Amino acid sequence: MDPTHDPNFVPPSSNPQMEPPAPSNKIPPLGPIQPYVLADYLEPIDQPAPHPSKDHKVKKHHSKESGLSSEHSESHSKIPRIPTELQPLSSSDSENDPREQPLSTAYSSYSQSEDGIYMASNSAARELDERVSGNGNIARVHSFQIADLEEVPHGVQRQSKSLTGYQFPSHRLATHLEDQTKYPLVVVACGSFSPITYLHLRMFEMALDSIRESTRFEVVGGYYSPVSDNYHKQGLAPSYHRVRMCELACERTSSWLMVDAWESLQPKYTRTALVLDHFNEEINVKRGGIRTADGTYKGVKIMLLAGGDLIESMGEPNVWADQDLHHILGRYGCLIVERTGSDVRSFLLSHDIMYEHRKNILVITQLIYNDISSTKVRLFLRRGMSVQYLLPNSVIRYIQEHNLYINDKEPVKQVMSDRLD
Ligand SMILES: Nc1ncnc2c1ncn2[C@@H]1O[C@H](COP(=O)(O)OP(=O)(O)OP(=O)(O)O)[C@@H](O)[C@H]1O
Ligand SMILES: O=C(O)c1ccc[n+]([C@@H]2O[C@H](COP(=O)([O-])O)[C@@H](O)[C@H]2O)c1
Repeated sequence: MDPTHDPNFVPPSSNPQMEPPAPSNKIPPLGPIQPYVLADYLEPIDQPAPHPSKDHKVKKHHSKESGLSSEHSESHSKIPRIPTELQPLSSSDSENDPREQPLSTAYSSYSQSEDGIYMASNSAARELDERVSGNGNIARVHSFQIADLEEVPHGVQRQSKSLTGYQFPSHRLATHLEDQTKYPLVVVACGSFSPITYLHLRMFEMALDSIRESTRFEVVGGYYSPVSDNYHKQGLAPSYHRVRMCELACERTSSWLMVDAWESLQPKYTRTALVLDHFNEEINVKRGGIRTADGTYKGVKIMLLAGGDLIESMGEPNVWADQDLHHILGRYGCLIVERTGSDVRSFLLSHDIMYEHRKNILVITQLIYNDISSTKVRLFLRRGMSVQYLLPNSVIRYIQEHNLYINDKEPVKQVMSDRLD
């Protein structure tokens, strides 16, 4: 029988089951991400959106160290406070603290090579679906490169441009631990992100897969922490723009990633060890960790997500302080995404401090090699070349609207020899 003759037949357009799912603000479940489509592509890209409302009970907290106000969970006292100053690791300190569980105790299935280094591989690659259309007059970036049909699930959250108005972003931080047998984990990526690219976004997805596959951690949040302007690296756009681009990329392509502007707003360069301390302070000290099913709070492990090149810089003289490396690798831990041309495993073997903390380090194999580099993207923009499919459309549009990178004076020879060999 023709189904349309059925008395209970509901045409698809009026069937509520056929409506697109409501936007989520959660770490994606194991299935593929549902891309959000239909967008506000006629709106200016940098239009601020209201701060998403909070649905959990918070009160204002005043930090003595920073002099800043911030949100504070009332049940934080259940987790012992960890001082934010760099301190030598003491075994008694860390034995019972889930934040400091080495990965080895939290592995469910893992492969440990003969040399004791943990290797995880990603089991799946996720595709984000982008709809592209074009109109408008653009001088440098062609019109067909910038139209953006990515949906904004909650509006793009804008962070303060100054420390006085700073609030730690927690709108996508999970409110509770889903699997009570797991340890909560927040992943933090530090870097220039000038500009953020699809590689920087993929790094988190690769990490998520590896953590799920190989450890007993549950990822409860992911953050970019763009470095401040005092880093004085070639090609560094003003931090305000880099933070905005990261925000656009997160809000328009991800349902769980956030951007923390704290590091970028500091008047001086902040060492990565102290940036991780800041996350610990915000998540474990001020918020008391994360709620579990029985209402108690668990401390959250915080790990640095970095590419192989950044890790190798740890072996260069006078770049990182040994004390900081012990702090980062011992107290927090590191997720290393292999990078083309860098032999991470050999490096870990040869580096004494890395080797000492190898149980707190997880090497993530790139199954689909992605070597998009911000340096090359900047060069392409300067030469009027296409950068589409290297970074999100919303970021391309932002670059075009703010004329970023096109007048850069970064020496091309250096770019070529560093990256285009
Ligand atoms: N191709 C890559 N593979 C793995 N990790 C990467 C890759 N490119 C960048 N990363 C990592 O991303 C983080 C942020 O890096 P960064 O902002 O310096 O990107 P970049 O593309 O290397 O930038 P630039 O070209 O300006 O040096 C770092 O941890 C870096 O190691
Ligand atoms: O903390 C340190 O001593 C330290 C030394 C060198 C680099 N870093 C961080 O490593 C990141 C490097 O980023 P990039 O863009 O230079 O690859 C950036 O976030 C720096 O703050 C940190």
